Amino acid sequence: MSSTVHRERVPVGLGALTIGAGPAVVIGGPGADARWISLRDRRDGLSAAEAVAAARARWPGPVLVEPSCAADLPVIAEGADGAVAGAAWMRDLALVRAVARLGLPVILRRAPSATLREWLAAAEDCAAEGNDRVLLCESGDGTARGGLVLDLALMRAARELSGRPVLADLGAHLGAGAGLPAGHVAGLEAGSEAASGSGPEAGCGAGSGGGGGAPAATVHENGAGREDGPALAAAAVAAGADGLLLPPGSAERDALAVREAARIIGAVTRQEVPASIPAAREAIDRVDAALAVLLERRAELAMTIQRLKPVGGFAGRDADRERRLVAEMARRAPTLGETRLAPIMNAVIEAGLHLAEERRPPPPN
Ligand SMILES: O=C(O)C(=O)C[C@]1(C(=O)O)C=C[C@@H](O)C=C1
Repeated sequence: MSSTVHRERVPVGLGALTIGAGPAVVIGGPGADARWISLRDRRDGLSAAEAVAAARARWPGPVLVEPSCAADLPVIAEGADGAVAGAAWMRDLALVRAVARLGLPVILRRAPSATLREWLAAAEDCAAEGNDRVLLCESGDGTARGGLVLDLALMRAARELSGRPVLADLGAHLGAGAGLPAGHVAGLEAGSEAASGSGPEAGCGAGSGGGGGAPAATVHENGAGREDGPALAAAAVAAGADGLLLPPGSAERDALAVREAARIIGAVTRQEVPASIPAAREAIDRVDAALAVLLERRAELAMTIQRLKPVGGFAGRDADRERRLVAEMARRAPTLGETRLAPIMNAVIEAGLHLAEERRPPPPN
């Protein structure tokens, strides 16, 4: 199979957004880089065209749309920047091909328990329709106790082998936002499709009332819940995710925490080669965000050690320890080297010592 050969990385454009080069993007939820809606979840009784138009009217950026059935495809071709092929669709290659023929970027969600080979073959089917703009979205496998678990190793392998951008669907690890009781999670339509055996044609038509549709609230029995979002986002980005898919109804607090985790871990793990001054500045901003987190943590540790040392603060300075610490850092930062690192670390260490002296509790009298 051609997809088993390691391919060149092929970023995919989505409106003005590029996925697969640069930082990991967030699709869905407040403050996202792109938004998506599912036509399988039209509880408001809007027609497909009205739902897409409403999504467009609310947001100027890229909009992706998940069809509820093949009849929705013309509306998507007309009004969306990309199509989301639901996990159940992946099993129906005729439908996958029909989505590909729209000519829009396609997010291909992995069906629960689908193998890497099946997933990549579905992407190749899109390519065979003349549409190579395919993003692979890891949506998780069902667990024996309910809920879904993301296979990040599989996601990473898919990225390596296909060269295509990969996304991680965090739907099962975030609250749905709008009004779901605690203990429920959203975005598990892949699991519910699989469980009910309902195919992608089920529930087609305006106002289908979300029968089997996303986001179907499901009790998450394995204990994972909304607090997992940032940890899973960080793990996914570290594993190579080019983007994160969040439920459209994510709470702002959850979306913010996920974005921050992706930003910090991405600054450390993703190689970037920005081609313009604004892009380079944005990349520097991300690295500075990670630096700030580490500097804050270091300052706290430096204050702790000053409290513990028999002679803390400037009076207890240890030049030998400082030299060794700089030499150790130079191993990881060879471009800067010891000569340039030394004054940087001197400033960092002195900031910690000043802080420690300012915050030193007054001596007992
Ligand atoms: O390791 C110590 O003894 C510290 O006090 C910590 C620390 C630092 O911030 O890394 C600060 C001052 C010393 O001169 C050396 C190192």
